Amino acid sequence: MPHDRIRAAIAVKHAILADTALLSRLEQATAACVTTFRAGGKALFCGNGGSAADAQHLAAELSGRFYLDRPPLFAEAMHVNTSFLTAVANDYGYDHAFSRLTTGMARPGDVLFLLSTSGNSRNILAAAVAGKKAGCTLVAMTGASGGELGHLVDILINIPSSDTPRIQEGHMLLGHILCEDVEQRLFGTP
Ligand SMILES: O=C(CO)[C@@H](O)[C@H](O)[C@H](O)[C@H](O)COP(=O)(O)O
Ligand SMILES: [Zn+2]
Repeated sequence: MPHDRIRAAIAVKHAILADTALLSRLEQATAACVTTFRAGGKALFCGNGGSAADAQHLAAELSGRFYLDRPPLFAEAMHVNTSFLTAVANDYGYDHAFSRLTTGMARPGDVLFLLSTSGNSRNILAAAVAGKKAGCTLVAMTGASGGELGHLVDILINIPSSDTPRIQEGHMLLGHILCEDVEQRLFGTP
């Protein structure tokens, strides 16, 4: 029966709601995106597996639309070019897949979102290092511990759980809130 998983998911959402420090860091990430887009910058997203899907989903909320009929924003998920991904993984190793594209694409002031439930995936850690070198604001979306990634980033959105699917669900909840708030601040009626 699914009840235990549903109760666990609800418990994580309650813990997020009670975590005012976490919600204030989410607010900081939203503000960073608004500043970046106003300055003509972009938001880049990377993650592996389910987090790649989440990265792509959130980038599309910004580049396409969320609620409002408004101009597009420059946002992209970094795994979507499979020719790039397979060539770099084959020639240099998968650990380099996101860092190489970060070095190629990221400019000072861009926001780099790093999605990793463990916070320890090596290609995500390498992307963080490359993003810092490029002058990006680094936002990590992780599980409770933050992993190694938690020590490398400017803003840590760590979902209060150690269970991968529940963490990913938390990332999508807070990611959707961020996209809605960014859109409202940039294009909503004052
Ligand atoms: O979606 C899931 C599990 O819910 C998996 O595809 C999961 O994302 C993959 O195992 C990832 O490789 C895990 O990496 P990370 O979240 O620890 O960085
Ligand atoms: Zn998943």
